Parts: sequence; structure tokens; C-alpha cells
Amino acid sequence: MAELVFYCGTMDSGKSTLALQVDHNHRARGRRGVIFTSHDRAGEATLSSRLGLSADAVEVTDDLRFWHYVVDALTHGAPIDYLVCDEAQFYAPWQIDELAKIADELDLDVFCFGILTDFRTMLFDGSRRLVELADRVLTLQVEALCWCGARATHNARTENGEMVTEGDVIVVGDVEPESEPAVVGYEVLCRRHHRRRMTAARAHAGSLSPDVLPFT
Ligand SMILES: Nc1ncnc2c1ncn2[C@@H]1O[C@H](COP(=O)(O)OP(=O)(O)O)[C@@H](O)[C@H]1O
Ligand SMILES: Cc1cn([C@H]2C[C@H](O)[C@@H](COP(=O)(O)O)O2)c(=O)[nH]c1=O
Repeated sequence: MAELVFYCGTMDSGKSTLALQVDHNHRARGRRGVIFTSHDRAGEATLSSRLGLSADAVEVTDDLRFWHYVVDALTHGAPIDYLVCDEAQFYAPWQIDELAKIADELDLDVFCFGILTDFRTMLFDGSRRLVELADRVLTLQVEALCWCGARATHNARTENGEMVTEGDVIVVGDVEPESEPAVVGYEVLCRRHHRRRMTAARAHAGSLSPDVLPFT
């Protein structure tokens, strides 16, 4: 029986890498899949991993109808055994419903990958629907780490190193290296430091403050 599976994790936890590995393993056994993605950092219609691998994909636009796409392909003689769906947090809830219908009615495995919560700690619409519908929700085992060394559980958006909590939900960006904060970037943090808005840049600035004690 086909399944709808949701692999989730913070940014930079290896989701896109796993998506490419899942596709590779199925393809290596002669199964035929279609890769979908949305707003990938590498550009339209590409699934890219920070490990350097990438693959062509179908871009999921606001009006892409998965059911129509798959039925159309099948009726035109293009066999499909499974779907790999990256950046699934950006899909609309009705698109996730169609993915569930594809698993149930067409018996195709659907492997989805995405982050659960946005920079405000709120569930993305697509992720919420996946949690509601998926046969299995699996958290990635490779843990991204907060600057303090604890497991990173939340995604912070930063502007010049400072965490922000207002803005558009979708802003494509990358996790920034500590030394070189981008104007708008992301940083994964543990909940404690997300709550305190304590980014790496802030923590570093704090540690550089001159000691106030002892008074002389
Ligand atoms: N130079 C590197 N050497 C080994 N692993 C790396 C390197 N760069 C990135 N990674 C791994 O790749 C992960 C990010 O993979 P990616 O698939 O792009 O994540 P996601 O899709 O979840 O944002 C990092 O958490 C890290 O484990
Ligand atoms: C938290 C958050 C992230 N995004 C964007 C930033 C990236 O382009 C993707 C996540 O990609 P990854 O492969 O998981 O690193 O999502 C966003 O638009 N809004 C957010 O709140």
C-alpha cells in the first residue's frame, strides 16, 4: 500500500540531501519518480542540497494541480511509481490533499520534505496539512545545532545578524556563516535562544563586551 510520508526538520538538517538519496535509491531499482520543489535557493525547478548535489524538478506554483499532472502523465504513457516533494512547507493545503489522494487512489508513494515552522515559530500551512494527513511524520536524525551546541529546533530569520519576527512568511534565503551575517538570512536556534532572540552574532557581541567587574 502506498504511503504519504513527511520528513521534517529545521533548515540545514539534510532534508534536500535525503530527498535526493530517496530518489536515487528508488531509481536504482528501476522505479520511476517525479521530483517537485518550490522556491529552492538554487532557482526555479531545481532541487539542491548544500552537499553539492542537485536535480531537475517540477516547480510547484500556486496553481499546480498534482492530481491533474500525474493522471495526465499516466494516461499519456509516462509511468510514475513515486513522487519526491521538497520544500513542501510552501505547498497549499489543497495541494497536500491532492498528494494524499494520489497515494490512496493511484497507489503511488509520496515522499515529502520540509520545515515545520516558520521564522515566527508558526506552522507553515503546507506542513500543518501534512501533519494532519501523512501516514508517517519522521524527524530527520541529523540534528542541526544552535550556536550553544544544543539541538536546534527553530528557524530564526535575521537581518544583519539580529533576529526579526515580522515580515513575509516566504523569503528565500540561507543559513548564514557566523562570521559573515547576510543582510537577510536564517539561523537555526534552540528554543531557549529563539525565545530570547539570542543569535550567534548577538552572543558573540555579548562575549566581547568589556568586563564590568572588578570595579577599580
Ligand atoms: N562541507 C560539508 N561536509 C559535510 N556535511 C555537510 C557539509 N556542508 C553541509 N553538510 C551537511 O548538509 C546538511 C544540509 O543539507 P541540506 O540537504 O542542504 O539541508 P536542508 O535541505 O535540510 O536545508 C548540513 O546539516 C550538514 O549535515
Ligand atoms: C524559516 C523560514 C524559511 N524560509 C525559506 C528559507 C529557505 O529558502 C527555505 C528553507 O530551505 P531549507 O532547504 O530547509 O534550508 O525556506 C521562509 O521562506 N520562511 C521562513 O519562515
